[in-house]
Amino acid sequence: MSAMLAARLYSAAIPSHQSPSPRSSFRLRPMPTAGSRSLAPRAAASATVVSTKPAPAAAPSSADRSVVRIGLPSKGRMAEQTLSLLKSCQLSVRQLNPRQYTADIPLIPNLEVWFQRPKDIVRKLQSGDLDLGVVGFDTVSEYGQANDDLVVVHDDLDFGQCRLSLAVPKGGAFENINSLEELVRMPEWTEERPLRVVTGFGYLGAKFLKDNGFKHVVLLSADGALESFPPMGMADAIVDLVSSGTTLRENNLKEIEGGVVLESQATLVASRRSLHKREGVLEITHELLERLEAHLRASAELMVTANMRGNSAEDVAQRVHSLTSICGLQGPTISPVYCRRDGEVAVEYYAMNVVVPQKLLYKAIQQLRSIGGSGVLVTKLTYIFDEETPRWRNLLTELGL
Ligand SMILES: Nc1ncnc2c1ncn2[C@@H]1O[C@H](COP(=O)(O)OP(=O)(O)OP(=O)(O)O)[C@@H](O)[C@H]1O
Ligand SMILES: O=P(O)(O)OC[C@H]1O[C@H](OP(=O)(O)OP(=O)(O)O)[C@H](O)[C@@H]1O
Ligand SMILES: [Mg+2]
Repeated sequence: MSAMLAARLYSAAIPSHQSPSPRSSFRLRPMPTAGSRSLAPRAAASATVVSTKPAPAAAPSSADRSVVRIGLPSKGRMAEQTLSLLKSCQLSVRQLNPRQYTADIPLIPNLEVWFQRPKDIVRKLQSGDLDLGVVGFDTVSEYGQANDDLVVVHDDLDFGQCRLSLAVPKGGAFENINSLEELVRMPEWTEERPLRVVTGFGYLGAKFLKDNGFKHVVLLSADGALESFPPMGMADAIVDLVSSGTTLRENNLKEIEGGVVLESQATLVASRRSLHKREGVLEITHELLERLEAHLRASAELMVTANMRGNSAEDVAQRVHSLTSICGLQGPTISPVYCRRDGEVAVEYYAMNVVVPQKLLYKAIQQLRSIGGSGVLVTKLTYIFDEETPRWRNLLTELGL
């Protein structure tokens, strides 16, 4: 092993407590997922840069500040998608100067935006310098290390989907190794020659290996290009993020059964202390949650409007209800279309509005036509607000409020 790697061993990183999986043992609890989510890619967006206002004054210390602070990723793939999601919720981020790390969201006056590296967002939530943050669940879990102060308010922001996974070379000694159990049982790993696993996730990686019974193992630390370590002979396995699997494939590595450490995507995280103590945090979190939930729900649906010939609204409703792809949120809204016929006002058509899942749209159009629908209009929805967001209720329960 090279001196560089030896110096970076996580000798004391293996936590002492034992549990079946990192996620289940965490005191850091994501709010339960409510409803299904769309995997549709979102359009890219960036912060609007304006120069009409002076930069905000130097930030006061965490104890005496009165503004609420949210940390957003300053770089990497999460940065653009976070801004894009907020923009879709009418919460455009206004950056006064692209070289500054602060910005604001005009629609929420008491909220200050701080652009930070994802791991620093988690650190600053814990130190009290930030109240809210958008980061991957992997980052919260790694740098939050089960800190009870971190509360995952929204665990399903529908971008940054990836998994933290263990991978080994496809060939050589690993040719017939296809599961974690087989890897643990390999006779090659001894005290003198342990399995060398390289990762940027020292906490989660160590815990995963310990929980899965690896005895003769060393964890090596590196920040990037981990997939190059096994082909270069510097490590036997890696624990890294995987999304499409291309990087693994290109480096002749494979995932194995039971090797997923954690599933991740972008989350909204808050400091429990801030939610309890800092004025305005709970209200802002509520507004963010409402907008995010309503928007994410709406992005999987489309509003369909069609004209239908019929004798009555009930007659039209009955025909619509016979269709499998059209059910609407509660049911279709049907209203009479008043036409002028020979100088008289008459109702021959009804306009029908119904919310249809995006993936069923074409089927819905075909079915609507088959029952006499015409003039079909399809519109995107910005929000679907329900009576109360389930995640808000869950958050209040979590906070004992
Ligand atoms: N390949 C991927 N596909 C999807 N999401 C990913 C992928 N890799 C990372 N992510 C998510 O994006 C987050 C940020 O990763 P990214 O690589 O953009 O920044 P970083 O790792 O902080 O920066 P850097 O890699 O430059 O040090 C990760 O914590 C993870 O949640
Ligand atoms: O499964 P894939 O779609 O191929 O994605 C996986 C790769 O993405 C991330 O790297 P990133 O692009 O962030 O580069 P980095 O090593 O510089 O962090 C991750 O560390 C993997 O290397
Ligand atoms: Mg990266």
